[in-house]
Amino acid sequence: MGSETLVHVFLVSFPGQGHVNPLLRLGKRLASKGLLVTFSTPESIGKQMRKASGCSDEPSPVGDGFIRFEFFEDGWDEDEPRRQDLDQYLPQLEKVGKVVIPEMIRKNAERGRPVSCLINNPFIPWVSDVAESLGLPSAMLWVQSCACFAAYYHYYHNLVRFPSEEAMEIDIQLPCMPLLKHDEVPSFLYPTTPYPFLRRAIMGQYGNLEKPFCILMDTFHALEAEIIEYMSKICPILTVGPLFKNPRAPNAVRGDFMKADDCIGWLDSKPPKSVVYVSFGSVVYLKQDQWDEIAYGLLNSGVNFIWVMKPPHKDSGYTVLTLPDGFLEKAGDKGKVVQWSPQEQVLAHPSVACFVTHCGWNSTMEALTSGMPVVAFPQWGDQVTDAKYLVDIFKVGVRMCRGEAEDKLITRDVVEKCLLEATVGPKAAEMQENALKWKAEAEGAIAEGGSSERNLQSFVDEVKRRSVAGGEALPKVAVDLVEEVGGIGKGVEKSTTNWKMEIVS
Ligand SMILES: O=c1ccn([C@@H]2O[C@H](COP(=O)(O)OP(=O)(O)O)[C@@H](O)[C@H]2O)c(=O)[nH]1
Ligand SMILES: O=C(O)c1ccc(O[C@@H]2O[C@H](CO)[C@@H](O)[C@H](O)[C@H]2O)cc1
Repeated sequence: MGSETLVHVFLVSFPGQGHVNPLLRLGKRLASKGLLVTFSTPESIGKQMRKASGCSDEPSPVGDGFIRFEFFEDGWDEDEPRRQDLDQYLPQLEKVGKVVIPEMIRKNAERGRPVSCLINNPFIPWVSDVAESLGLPSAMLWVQSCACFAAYYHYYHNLVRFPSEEAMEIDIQLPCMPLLKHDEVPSFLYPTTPYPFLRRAIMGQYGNLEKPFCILMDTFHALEAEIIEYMSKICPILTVGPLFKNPRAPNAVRGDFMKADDCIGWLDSKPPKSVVYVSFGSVVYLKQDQWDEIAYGLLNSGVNFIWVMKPPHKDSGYTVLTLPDGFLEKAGDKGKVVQWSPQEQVLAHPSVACFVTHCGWNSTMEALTSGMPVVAFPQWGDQVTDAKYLVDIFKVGVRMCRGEAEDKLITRDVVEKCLLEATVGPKAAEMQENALKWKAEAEGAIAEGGSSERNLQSFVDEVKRRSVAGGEALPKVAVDLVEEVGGIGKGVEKSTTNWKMEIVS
């Protein structure tokens, strides 16, 4: 079957690795179910994705469908340094995106690929406006935990007291969630956050939450059951995670911005569960003194390690980190330092014992789904909340720090102690057992008949239904949610995540 005849879904991503990955994974899952998927993000990132991952505008087959890439110019010169300043870049993306995305959608229709649904991730909430202005159905992929979604929701609607300048160190009790200490709330909500533009972007999405007919989430029911059920009574949520596993089509389409260094051969040479994997994701940069302490902690613990040391963007303002003198010689064959790793493969490798992570949600989901214990080293945003859950709720981790706001140097002794706690001894064995339990739950969620798989299928069915009903020319319709069993119920009163969506006139 040619890709022209398939229902076409258009994905628009914020240009960050932690946002591209889950949206692209969703795209592959949708394609594998027989849709044509176009993935779009600014050309500045598209250029890197083409080079590192071979992304192309030609449709690649994925399962029963296809995926293709179409990047857009953001209106700035190739070398514009202001792209590294989101305070300036987010408004620019919105200004340009609101013009170029409709144009791309029009051209696709002219070429026989009319778009039936737009999907975006947070930080670019204006995509919901674009969809509305075109009369197109849209969905939003929330790329963090449901717990963080709930925290932002309660903040936006002023339903609970959050830390403020007057009372910074208060505990926060959200419904169906554990008590959060002030520094376990997503840190963009602190009055003192150095990233107020990211709080604004996320709040923009909450201001637009009525527009998408569905909020897809990269989490799974068993992982966050209570809060998912609670928030599903308020918002049309469908949990579809873990997205990074695609049992139907484990295809090679990837969206890395940098080519991964090969470290699998090196891992193959190491004994089972003997290597610590250290990575702080794509945007967190630690200070040089902290880097040095981690370096000595790794050496002193005597563990084998792979350490990701990604180079900062030249306009980011971060200085290039260095390793202590003689570090690589002292580590010898016990250590490997890379610029970018094939993280999914590393986490699945039998030689890896634990993951020292900044607790970004993608890394969190990848660790849990791989049955990998963690050492939590969160810095900001959702990371501090994810760390709380990894350590105290999911019980797969030890905590090495509480976040950037604490401004505390974690010394080499603490690093060494945490590494040993997570790799040898009774605590390590217990965390490993718990991690394997989450791995099994995650696999169950995406297996045939699992909660995430059923939710994804009902989303695909709904997109197809809407496409038959008129696709891009669809008139404004009222949307209701109907529980799969039990007849029609108005509103979102049901506490199940197993929704079937239906258009009501
Ligand atoms: O060396 C690396 C470091 C990270 N990642 C991937 O980059 C993403 C990072 O997302 P996350 O939410 O963990 O953190 P962010 O980079 O957004 O802070 C994850 O999918 C990782 O698998 C990778 O492939 N190789
Ligand atoms: O490129 C940036 O400036 C950028 C990229 C990613 C950012 O947030 C990360 O997003 C993940 C998904 O929401 C999240 O889990 C992770 O903790 C964040 O680092 C922010 C800025």
